[in-house]
Amino acid sequence: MAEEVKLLGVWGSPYSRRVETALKLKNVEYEFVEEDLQSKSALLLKSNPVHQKIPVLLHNGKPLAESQVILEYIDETWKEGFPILPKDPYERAQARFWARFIDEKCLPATYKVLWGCEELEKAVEEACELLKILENELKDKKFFAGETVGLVDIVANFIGYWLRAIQEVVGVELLTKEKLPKLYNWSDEFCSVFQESLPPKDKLVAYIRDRLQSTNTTTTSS
Ligand SMILES: N[C@@H](CCC(=O)N[C@@H](CS)C(=O)NCC(=O)O)C(=O)O
Repeated sequence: MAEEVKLLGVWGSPYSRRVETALKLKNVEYEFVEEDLQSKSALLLKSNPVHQKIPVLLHNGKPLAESQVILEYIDETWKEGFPILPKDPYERAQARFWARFIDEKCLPATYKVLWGCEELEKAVEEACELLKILENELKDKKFFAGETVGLVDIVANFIGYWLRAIQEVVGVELLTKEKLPKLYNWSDEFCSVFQESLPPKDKLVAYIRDRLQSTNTTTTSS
């Protein structure tokens, strides 16, 4: 019986792009279903009743939620394909540690800077400090996983692609060659490897401009 792999996602979401990247690395064919987050589908609500968020992966009808959980599931299910997590248990635990560090620390600090906050200077400093810690983990490697990409590289996709596009639009400087040279170079490598599974830059920039404009309009009219 042919496998059915369906992804509920949003084109501009780094979280659903993580899942697409992993499926592509494993050469798994899938159907992408674009969700409207303003009017979530019954399938999304039924498949992820706890968080009601994308991405949701449906494998032969069975739903999975939370991008990092999905990435591990993909790695374990399509074992023969490109390895996403290291084989060695210690290295695997380390990869999970850094992936969690990105979601729990780096992204909230970065979002705070990009989507506006009162003490911007302090927020930029805090986000840079966290990104510096992440940068140190790169050591002299090309990717977080070594010569090829792995879990941490996929999870860091927002930092590798979205961050540079958004900071330009918003007019703040977080990830620059001067401040974080290794992370900046990594983001170049990241973009060249993952080009196919990243949203088009023009479309992304237009979307961010719209989003900023509507946030500003809501703030000034309230
Ligand atoms: N921790 C989740 C985060 C997913 C997430 O934040 N998804 C957003 C879109 S980028 C969402 O579905 N938001 C809808 C909502 O919050 O109602 C993951 O890693 O999958």
